[in-house]
Amino acid sequence: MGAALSSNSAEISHEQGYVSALYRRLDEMREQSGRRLATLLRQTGGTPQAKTERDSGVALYTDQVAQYGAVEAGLCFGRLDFDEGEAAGEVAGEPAGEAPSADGRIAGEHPRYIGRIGIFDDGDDHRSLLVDWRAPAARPFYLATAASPDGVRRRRHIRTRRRTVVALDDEVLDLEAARESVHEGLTGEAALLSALSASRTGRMRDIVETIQAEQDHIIRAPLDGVLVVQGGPGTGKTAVALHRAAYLLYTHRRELSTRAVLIVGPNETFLRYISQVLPSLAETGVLLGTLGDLFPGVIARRAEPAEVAEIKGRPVMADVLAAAVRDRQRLPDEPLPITLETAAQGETLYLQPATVRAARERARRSDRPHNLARAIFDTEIVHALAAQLAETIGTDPYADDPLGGDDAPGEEILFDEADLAEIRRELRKEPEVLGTLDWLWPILTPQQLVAGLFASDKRLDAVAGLLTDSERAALRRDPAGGFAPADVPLLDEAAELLGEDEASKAALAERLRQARVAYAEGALEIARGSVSIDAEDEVENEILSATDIIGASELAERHEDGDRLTAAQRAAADRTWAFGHVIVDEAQELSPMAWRLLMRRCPSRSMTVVGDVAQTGDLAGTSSWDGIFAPYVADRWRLAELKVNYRTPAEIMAVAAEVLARIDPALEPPRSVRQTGVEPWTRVLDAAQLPKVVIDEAAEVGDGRLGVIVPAGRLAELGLSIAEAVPEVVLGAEPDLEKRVAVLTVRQAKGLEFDAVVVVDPDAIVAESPRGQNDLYVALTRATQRLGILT
Ligand SMILES: Nc1ncnc2c1ncn2[C@@H]1O[C@H](COP(=O)(O)OP(=O)(O)OP(=O)(O)O)[C@@H](O)[C@H]1O
Repeated sequence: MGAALSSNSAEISHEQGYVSALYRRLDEMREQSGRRLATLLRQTGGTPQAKTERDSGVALYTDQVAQYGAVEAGLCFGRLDFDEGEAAGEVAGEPAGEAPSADGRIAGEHPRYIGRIGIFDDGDDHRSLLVDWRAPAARPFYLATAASPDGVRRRRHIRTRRRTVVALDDEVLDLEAARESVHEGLTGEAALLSALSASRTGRMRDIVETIQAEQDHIIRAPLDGVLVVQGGPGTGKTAVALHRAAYLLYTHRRELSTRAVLIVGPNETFLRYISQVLPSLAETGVLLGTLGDLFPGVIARRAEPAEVAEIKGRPVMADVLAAAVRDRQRLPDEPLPITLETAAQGETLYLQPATVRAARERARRSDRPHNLARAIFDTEIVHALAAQLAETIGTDPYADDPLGGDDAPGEEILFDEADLAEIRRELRKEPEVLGTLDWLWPILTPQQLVAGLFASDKRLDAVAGLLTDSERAALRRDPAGGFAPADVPLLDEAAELLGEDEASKAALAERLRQARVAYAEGALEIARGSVSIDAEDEVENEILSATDIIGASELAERHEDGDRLTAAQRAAADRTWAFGHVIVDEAQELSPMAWRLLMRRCPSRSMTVVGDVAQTGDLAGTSSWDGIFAPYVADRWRLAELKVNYRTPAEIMAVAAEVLARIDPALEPPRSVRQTGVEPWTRVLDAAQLPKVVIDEAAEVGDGRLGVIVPAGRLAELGLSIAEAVPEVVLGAEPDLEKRVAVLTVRQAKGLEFDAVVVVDPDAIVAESPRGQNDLYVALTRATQRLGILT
């Protein structure tokens, strides 16, 4: 395949004409949607049907305006020309774009333009001017090769800066040229290498312009089933996972827009790093979160030792929690006195241990979750107490006493069923009865169960058969300080054991209300932002006046039914939400308990799981995929492998490969796609010189980013010494990666990349964890250009 940079100015100006026409059309579309959104926002009242239609319209146009804004950069990036009479992959409703004439009108031959969204001619025939990269008609752009051209004669990458075409890279798909090519197998080599060599910004970019064939197959794999993508560092697993989300939402829109897609990433820093990729792919049906975010209402950020998190991740914790719930279902050693206030003032009843035991058995046998089984327990106890009371007040204690009172010789008072029912009703209002029931079978929130277990030696002793003394001691902690990410699967497990009662439903309703207000604020913000730079004043005024007259809470009230929230917004508030698809990044780090939670969120088992078992750092993580999925889908999961490293140049990968061999000699490092000619350097660490080394390395990458990766135990010490000497440095739990220099631990650097990386004290990194070699491997593979090691 021959690649050539076409600098032919006539060609560039020809493409400029087409691209400018596309931007004009995009402006029109954005203004039209903004205007319609403003009109709907101004309307009030009407029939319920009119209201529903209006709310759907608001959701639709809000999405559209956001989408049109997000595709501004690089709207059109490709063009396919076909052999005469052929147009591969063309589908009904998506005819090829046509070259514009000088006035921007479409005429002449039939090239197909590829871009970030689909754009159609406004005219009667609605011809396709731009094919969405996810459409079947765009596929040859990623897959056609000289050996299998699929009718494609020429593939052209169109490079733009803002709205200006700056360069064209052409590949002519003919076999002769392909034989001479150095990098056979790469698609759009020039555009790819240019993207890979570009300076990093601290934000991940989309790769729609240069998706490679092996990646395209994964992105477009069928929706159903579990797909595991195993790949070494830099093979594009994260990029592929995100583009797959965008592809699935486009292709299975109806199904997934009502159920949403969940993407789970390893930490907050990573989520910020990838958060811009999806909006620029213009997708809103996606919920991004870390494991710590997956229990609505809890923000789990507590730090805890890796060894403790590992214990919490073990499958036995499901049994531990079940035992902890049973432990809360109390059995008194002695009869419990209950003094009545209203039903029979001053009377004292005695609740026998045997009665409680029988009620507990009955409630447990119902197989209902704890909070829901309480009703059965209550009924049993109240029945027993009512019978006791009836007996007490129904039998005159002086009946046989010749000196008895006025009513002697008395008769037994007989209660019929209606009387007994009345007594039971009365008893249910008695404060001491209620207090006793609460003590015997307390209604619990998941938070109370989990925090209560770890806060008490006594409660932990109740699970002694399942955990050793030292494991229980490790779990013991003060409830102040909140929850840790490893507690979230436990909270979820606890919620299952406790069941969804009225209180959980009320909490959900409140979270949905808050989500509606946030959504309404977003819609108003988008309406304001929809005014294009070139919009006439009139349009601007129209939109702004609409956003002035309605506030977020008013708009939220209009949506009281909750229907207008996107599925992703509703899913964020609802623990029991079943997602249409779940994507897990850095999946090797998840514990068995975390997988239990994710499987609950995805009953359809439609999942994409990406990771690298050689990079596992968490003690609770996995070193093989088999064990994870067997309990859920047996062997019905598919494995795809990515073998090309797009990030790390060959010179750096050679150093990392030595560490990989120490992890497992059978593992093969991914093959680097490029060389830089810059060898990694190694020097002895002189702490006093560290700031200077950092300054020098940062200077080497100009506008790019430098990551300094240090042992966790030395983060504070080394970070401070660097921060004192280097401006624009960030360190801390959630570093702002847009700053030029970041000092990080391996854990924080996971999934990220920098133009240059300095790894400090590798021996200490290895020594810090039983998975220290894996950590070092991660640290060494974060650089796109330069690597330095201070030993
Ligand atoms: N087809 C592509 N075109 C352009 N850039 C690409 C392509 N594939 C991957 N990249 C780039 O390579 C880099 C590594 O990708 P990514 O972070 O997705 O890899 P990864 O497999 O998740 O790595 P790790 O396991 O180390 O976290 C990113 O900068 C990404 O944008």
